[in-house]
Amino acid sequence: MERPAPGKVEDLATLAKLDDQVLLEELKIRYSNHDIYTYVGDILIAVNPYRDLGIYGNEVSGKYFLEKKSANPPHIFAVADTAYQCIVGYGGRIPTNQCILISGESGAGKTESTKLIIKQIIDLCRGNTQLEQQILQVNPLLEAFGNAQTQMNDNSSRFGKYLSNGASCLKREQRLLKSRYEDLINAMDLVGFTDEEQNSMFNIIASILHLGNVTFGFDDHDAAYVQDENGDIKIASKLLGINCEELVGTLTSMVTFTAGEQVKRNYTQQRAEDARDATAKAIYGRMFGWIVNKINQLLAPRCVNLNKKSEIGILDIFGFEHFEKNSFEQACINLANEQLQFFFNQHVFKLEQEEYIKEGIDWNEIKFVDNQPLLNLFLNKPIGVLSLLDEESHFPKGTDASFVDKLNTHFKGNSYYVKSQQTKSTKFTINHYAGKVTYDAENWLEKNRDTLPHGVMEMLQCSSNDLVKLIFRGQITRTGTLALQARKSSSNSLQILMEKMTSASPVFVRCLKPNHVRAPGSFNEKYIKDQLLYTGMLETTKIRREGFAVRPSFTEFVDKYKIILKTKLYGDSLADVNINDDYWLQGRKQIGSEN
Ligand SMILES: Nc1ncnc2c1ncn2[C@@H]1O[C@H](COP(=O)(O)OP(=O)(O)OP(=O)(O)O)[C@@H](O)[C@H]1O
Repeated sequence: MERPAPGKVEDLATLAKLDDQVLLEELKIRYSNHDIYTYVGDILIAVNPYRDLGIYGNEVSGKYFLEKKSANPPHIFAVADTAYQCIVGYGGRIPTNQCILISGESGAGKTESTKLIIKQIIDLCRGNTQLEQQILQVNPLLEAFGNAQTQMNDNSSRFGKYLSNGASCLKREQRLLKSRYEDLINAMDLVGFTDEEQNSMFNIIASILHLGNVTFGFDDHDAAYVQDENGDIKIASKLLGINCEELVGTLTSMVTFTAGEQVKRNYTQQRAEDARDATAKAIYGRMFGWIVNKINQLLAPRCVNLNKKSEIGILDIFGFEHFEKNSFEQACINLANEQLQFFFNQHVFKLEQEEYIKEGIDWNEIKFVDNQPLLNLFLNKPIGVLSLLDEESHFPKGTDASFVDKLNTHFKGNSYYVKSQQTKSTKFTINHYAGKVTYDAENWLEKNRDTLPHGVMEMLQCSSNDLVKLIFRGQITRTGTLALQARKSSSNSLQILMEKMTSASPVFVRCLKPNHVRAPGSFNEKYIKDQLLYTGMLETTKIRREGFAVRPSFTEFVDKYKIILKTKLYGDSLADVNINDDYWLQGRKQIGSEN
């Protein structure tokens, strides 16, 4: 058979020879002919045209209704059509659940593709009811709150979804923003957010913007104070439904109890700025989580037999990112993309080849770059980038530089890791599947800890704004960790105390690897009580004496690991046991430990 002319092959898997060069040449020619879609077997490659090609109208959509894949040119609608046919068992197929995985670097067009797939599936279902209209409105709603402008994409997803510039820019795009705002209101109305909820959401957004304008000065003792020429802090506190003085106090100082006495420690200017930013971030993050949950609640089917539920999953996550300066966020995003790539490799290459071997089929080995070693580099325990970051974040003397030192030592010779040429640099380079990315670990420890400033949670839980109260309700009232190591000999008393404390409802126990524990020692009930007393926890803590549930794995944790315990201590509010490493060390000095 003659090879079709270049650019005319719709499924590149049918070519006798397919390597990177052939693939790229074919895609380039097709793209110049405005053919942005190309198949490679079951995979659809889409090249972002960044302009309206007029290929998504009703007429085109109708061509991809219950058709054979080969009947029409490659198209995103065909992917939706195939998934639809498979899930309903069209043409005598056995109905099977479907999953559509969309991957590509930031700005590649994943979110637009997701929206087109959803639209086509709804059209295939002849969806015309309110629910379908609501589903279509979910995207503009989530994008309004969950997307942001980045260097690579004006409307970049900052979150993943799986179905279950400032003033000058504002002026330039005022009309567009006005119409987007109207779309958002429309979407919120349609999905079912009440006027009251919408008001509260806008109050929260406004409070965050005002909070961002708050600046700090510092006095002769380096203590931060709020400079509030424009009254932003007053407006922010009013919108958040909290007392202004309390907000000022929480952003500029920390009050703790030491041996029953109240001690106030003033923040430095830098720390106050960090407290402001962390507070704004927490409020926004929680509100976004609430929006997602609310949408799920509002759109959940009323009467579905869960056992018979059919599902088309569509995964759209933030794409691979490579900026001039890459930080912790880029590392997390790129790691998520590496995992998707791994999943893809597993399905397309590894499992397929294993199947051939099992069935004795003659085949030529397909070479592909297995990114497992890179995942190991990041995820291995105890020596992986993330574990080492966790370890350094919990180590009182840990710094971003000491973290990078450890990476340089542990990953010397690892072909996926490149140490910076500069001495004392916090930079390092990773060879990702999608290319080399140089990261700067500045602020990584702080970003990884992601702790809320002392007192913020309690303050927001008492807000008179119902939505603020709701999103902070039932959450941790005190942050920190309880660092413990127990020997078998003393684990009994410790276990009993812990079980009493967690009896009301254990939230979660996170265990870290054994070498986190620096000081060997044993603890008894009195020691723990003293620690709690020392940090002021016991004053507010009601320990239930009976009816606790035994955690089967608890002894194991206590015996082997340092544990971080988050526990429900009183009422409806959850509390972390507030002994962090600093406290722990100071506490040992003051109380006198058994070590
Ligand atoms: N099929 C398409 N036709 C025309 N323009 C498109 C198409 N797909 C994407 N675009 C354009 O590219 C921009 C970026 O696309 P999109 O937001 O879908 O990228 P993404 O891969 O989801 O990025 P991120 O990972 O940053 O969220 C869109 O705002 C749109 O302008």
